[in-house]
Amino acid sequence: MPSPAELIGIDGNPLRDPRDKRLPRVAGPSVLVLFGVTGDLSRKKLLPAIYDLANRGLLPPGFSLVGFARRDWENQDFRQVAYEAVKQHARTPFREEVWNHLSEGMHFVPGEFNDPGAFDALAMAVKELDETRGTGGNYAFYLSIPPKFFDVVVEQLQRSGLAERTNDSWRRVVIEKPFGHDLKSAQELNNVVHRVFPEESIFRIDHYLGKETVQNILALRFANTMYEPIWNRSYVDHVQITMAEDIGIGGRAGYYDGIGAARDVIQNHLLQLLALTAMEEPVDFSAESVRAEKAKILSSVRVPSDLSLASARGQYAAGWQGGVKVQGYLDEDGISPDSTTETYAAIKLEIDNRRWAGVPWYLRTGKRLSRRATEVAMIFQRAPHLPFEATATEELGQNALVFRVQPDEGITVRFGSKVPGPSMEVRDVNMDFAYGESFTESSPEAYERLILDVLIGDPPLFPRQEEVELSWKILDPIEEYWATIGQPDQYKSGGYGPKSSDRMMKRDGRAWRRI
Ligand SMILES: NC(=O)C1=CN([C@@H]2O[C@H](COP(=O)(O)OP(=O)(O)OC[C@H]3O[C@@H](n4cnc5c(N)ncnc54)[C@H](OP(=O)(O)O)[C@@H]3O)[C@@H](O)[C@H]2O)C=CC1
Ligand SMILES: O=C1O[C@H](COP(=O)(O)O)[C@@H](O)[C@H](O)[C@H]1O
Repeated sequence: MPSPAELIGIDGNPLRDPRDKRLPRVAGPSVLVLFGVTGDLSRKKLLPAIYDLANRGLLPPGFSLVGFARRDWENQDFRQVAYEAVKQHARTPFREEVWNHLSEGMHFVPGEFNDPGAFDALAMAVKELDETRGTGGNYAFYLSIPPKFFDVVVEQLQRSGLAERTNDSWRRVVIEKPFGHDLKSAQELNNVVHRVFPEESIFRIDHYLGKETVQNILALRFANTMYEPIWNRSYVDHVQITMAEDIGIGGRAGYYDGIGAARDVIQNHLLQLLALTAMEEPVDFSAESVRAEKAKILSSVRVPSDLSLASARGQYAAGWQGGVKVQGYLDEDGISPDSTTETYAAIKLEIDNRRWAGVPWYLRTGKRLSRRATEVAMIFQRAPHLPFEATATEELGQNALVFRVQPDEGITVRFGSKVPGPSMEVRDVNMDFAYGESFTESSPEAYERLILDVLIGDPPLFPRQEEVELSWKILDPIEEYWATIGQPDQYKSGGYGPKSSDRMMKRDGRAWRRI
């Protein structure tokens, strides 16, 4: 028999045996306070994800959502905006009864982050929910706000007493990315957050870790035997990690300008993808073990000394996207005409350990590229000898194993195959695994998974501070170098990125995969 302490495992519910994996993971009584509820992320992702969780029966009956932003809104206005967001962006079908139940627990507190009075009002609102909806004093504070306010809001939570937990309740804080602007500011922010919340209550979010296909990197590597023997410098020629977007910055000029592509997604999403692909097998799937292996890899990453050869950056110019003429970055609303912020970044990294020594890892990301595609591609070395006539293998590329993170989720293996016919001609073919063909369950959105993990208190999919700092240590010298070269190279919207990025690959005798 498990001990009583073991039984209070999942969701703090003593009636559930944590060993019974067949039971769905369901959140316990709680309030989610969403700061920045009127913002882009909340509207497109967070509110729909909360609805999807409710629709899947993963939220408790008294679950309450409190929105906080500067609008002069009543609860009804908030519910209406949330309704539209859900209708437009939710993954699961709209069900009136689910929505009605969820929206009864939705409240809005208007306020400015610098106003202590607004946080006092918030404290009163959540206490009232404890009384009226049985939320048990369990609060998760989600900071979906401009990063410059992370510390301000955390300090307000302390001052207002909202961060203070009692013995039988919990308080958690979710901090969006980027966590800091560089190593120093990330450490300063961490000090502020740590003065208020203990480490186990801090959830630094990187939504890529909530994606099914990203978690599948670990499943493919560690649940199978056939890949491990070739997962190293003896077989892998190089690795390409691509996050291409077809969208521009939209209405996010205030956030994006001065941050740029590398801070926006390389420091977090792309380096996390690198860590998951390169790391050693963790002892188990606990937060501690997974995070420790990722940190080990990130601390082995080496930035090449000559960044003029090993990096490229670009800024989108006007062009055509999906048949529509679009303007360049410098003409976007809210962008200064002489901004040097990059909307495309590519870097080459190396990993100094026995498994990966000498294997280059190329990372690239960009906005307004020809299409949306995120993938991790392991490109294997060429066969040491081909016993065919040279003409038979003219079209043969290198073997590749590609994790298609999005939008067409799956895994592709590319290899050479004989072309049917009388001669021995060998050509590349693809063998595909597609989620839709193999599973009946559809993939939850990343934020569904991560919000549920926060409410349950399950941290493995959240990077810890060490990973955040190690990632900044990788990026800081690159940003410093880029600061000395001024204007990024222009590239046409709807294209493949700046020529300098292709030249970076060409110098190494390689080419980017077509997106
Ligand atoms: N948008 C995206 O695709 C992604 C965003 N993120 C991260 O999520 C966070 C939010 O991004 P996003 O939604 O795009 O940002 P937005 O600029 O769209 O939203 C910011 C929110 O913060 C509120 N806000 C701003 N200043 C104040 C203030 N002084 N007092 C009170 N409320 C304020 C705004 O409310 P109002 O103006 O109504 O008062 C708004 O609700 C950022 O950290 C970003 O890096 C992460 C991944 C993707
Ligand atoms: O974190 C961010 O991610 C989005 C892209 O997210 P995805 O899940 O659609 O790949 C990106 O547009 C945004 O600039 C960035 O902040």
